[in-house]
This record gives sequence, C-alpha cells and structure tokens, in this order.
Amino acid sequence: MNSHTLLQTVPRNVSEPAGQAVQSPLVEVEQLAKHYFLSRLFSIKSVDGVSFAIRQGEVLGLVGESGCGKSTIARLLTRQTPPTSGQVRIAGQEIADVCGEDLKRLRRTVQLVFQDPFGALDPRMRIGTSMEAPLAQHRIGTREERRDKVMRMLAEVGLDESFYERYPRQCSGGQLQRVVIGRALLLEPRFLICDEPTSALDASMRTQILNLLTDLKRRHRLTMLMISHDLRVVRHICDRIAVMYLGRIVEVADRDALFKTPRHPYTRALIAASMLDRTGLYAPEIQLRGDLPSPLNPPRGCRFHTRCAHAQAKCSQAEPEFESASESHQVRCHFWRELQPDKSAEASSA
Ligand SMILES: Nc1ncnc2c1ncn2[C@@H]1O[C@H](COP(=O)(O)OP(=O)(O)OP(=O)(O)O)[C@@H](O)[C@H]1O
Repeated sequence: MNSHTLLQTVPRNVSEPAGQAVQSPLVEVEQLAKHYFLSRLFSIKSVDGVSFAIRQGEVLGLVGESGCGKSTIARLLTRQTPPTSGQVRIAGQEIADVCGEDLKRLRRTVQLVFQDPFGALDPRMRIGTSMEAPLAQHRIGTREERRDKVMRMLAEVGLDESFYERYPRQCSGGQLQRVVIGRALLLEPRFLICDEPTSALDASMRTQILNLLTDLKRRHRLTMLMISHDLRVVRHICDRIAVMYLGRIVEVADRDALFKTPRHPYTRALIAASMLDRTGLYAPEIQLRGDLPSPLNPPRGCRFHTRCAHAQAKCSQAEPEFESASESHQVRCHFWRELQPDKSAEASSA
C-alpha cells in the first residue's frame, strides 16, 4: 500500500464521540534525534532520542523551558528539517519516505500554527487572499467556492465577513491568530501542531484562542500536538502531557495524573513555578535552580541532576530509564518512588 492510499484510507473513527480520544495512534515517533553539527567534534543535541505516540482525536501537550527542543520536534514532524536519526510515522506512513504528490498530500494532512500570526501572514495581502492561497495551491474548488469556504471559515473562527477585505495591520493579534488557525483548517488536516499559539497574546485573548481550539478540535475531530512552555496552556486543552528537558522527554502522563501526582522533580518544579501566583507555595526543595545547561554538552547521567534538589551520586553516573508509575504514566528518574507528594502540586490540582 503506498502512502497515498494510507493517508486516504486510515479513516477518522466515525463512531467516536466528538472530542474523545480512541486507541489507535495517528502519530508515532520513535527514537527521534536532531543534532546540529557545529564542527566534527561538537553538535547541539536539540532532540536526543524522543519517542511518543498520539492517538487519533487526542491532544498531546509538549512542555518544557525555552531551548529544550520543542520547536525542533514541530519542524521534524512537518519535514521542515530532516532527523539525524529515528522515525516519524503519520497514519502508518514513515514520513521520510513520502515524495511527490504524496508529500503534497502529507503537507495537507499536517498543519502547523505558529506563535506569531503577524509573521505568518503577508502584510501586503488581504486576509481573504491569504486564506484562499493554500486552497488554490492544492487546486481545491473554483474561485467562487474558495471564497465561500473562506467566508464560512471566518464565521467558524469568530470573525465577521469584513475581515475578508482587511489587511493584517487592521487586525489585533488575537484576530490574526484566528485567521491563521482558520487558514490551517481550510485544508481539512487530520493533525494540527500548535507551537506556542498563545504566547504572543494577553491573558484574556489566550483563553479565547484556547477555547476556540478546543471547540474546533471537537468539531473537526483533530489530533493535536500543543507545544508550550506554559503549563496553564497545556492544562487547558490537552488530554495527555509530555514534559521535555534538554532534548529528552522525562515524564508523560494523562493531564490530571500529571498535575495531581507529578513524579519527576523537573515536572514538580514547573508546576510549582506556574502556580506560584495562585498558591503562594514554593517549597525550596522543588524550586528550579540555575539555567538550562547547554545542549552542546548535556550533563552526564540524568540530564536534570545539576538542577535537582534530590540528586544523589547515581544521578550523575547513570541515565535513568523510562519507568512506569502506572499504565499511562512514565517517568525518567532514579528516585521517583522516594519523592514525597508536594504541597504546590496538591494545591494546583485542587
Ligand atoms: N538551526 C539550528 N542550528 C543550531 N542550533 C539550533 C538550530 N535550531 C535550534 N537549535 C538549538 O536547538 C535547541 C532547541 O531549540 P528549539 O527551538 O527546538 O527549542 P524550544 O524548546 O522550542 O525553545 P523556544 O521555546 O525558545 O523556541 C536550542 O539550543 C537551539 O539553540
């Protein structure tokens, strides 16, 4: 079976209730790595052996500090950059093998929404023209049909018809992000990657865009990867969350389990930091100390040990394996069983 057939025939589960994840993965990532070689001896290990799967209809969150490799994963999943090693399968198809018409179809199946909507739109083009362009590129519909589709999509993302004639400079950041999301959905993708889609917006706009994405996800039965440095964002919209540190995933769990019983000291520190304003609790043993080490020379053993308040000798010597804390909860820490539940995490999950 070629990739064309695969991308066409792996159906959305029509019996699936809107918004509910089903078991079969749409996206499978195995031992993915991206090393940028600066010389024969030195390379930046942006992504260094990452594996995860996203089930059809599921929203997976990918969180971690700036520079831990999140956007590189988005670029690898959309084939904007080739991996150093590892595989990405979408709808069962290894994306590195896809070419020609099949690649065009893949590019339609997977859409990406970035942080900066101003950068994503040509300032000299009216919104309507920008939204119609990908439809024309993929030879979808007549000019009139494309215009109708765009008008309907504008309404779906909460914008009135006047936006069709506007230029980007005549819109707010939140309105433009609606345009960018609508433009991505016009191609009827199955997999939407959102890379920090709300980080350029203020708090009220952020909530509106997250609510819109939640709504569109249900209506279009999308599978999503939500990338953010902000735990509040992934908590709002995700079914499951993967926490990334220095090129690796260190914890994966269902959303509620992650917030209620975070197992990795790094996850605990991120939760504590994100809830600081609300709870006022920030116990010293869960504080995040120092800066992210350089991905040019990641620490030996557990990569987090240089910042971890619980680190012991073993942590600097041996890299922990992924262990299962429960069926759907994995953690990469030698001492996760010995960590006590912390107050910040309890308060934040209340
Ligand atoms: N083209 C490149 N050449 C060299 N290094 C790169 C390149 N792209 C990314 N990196 C490095 O790879 C690491 C991961 O970058 P990436 O942008 O994926 O992180 P991120 O978690 O998305 O951070 P941010 O939220 O700030 O975008 C960083 O150290 C970055 O400097």
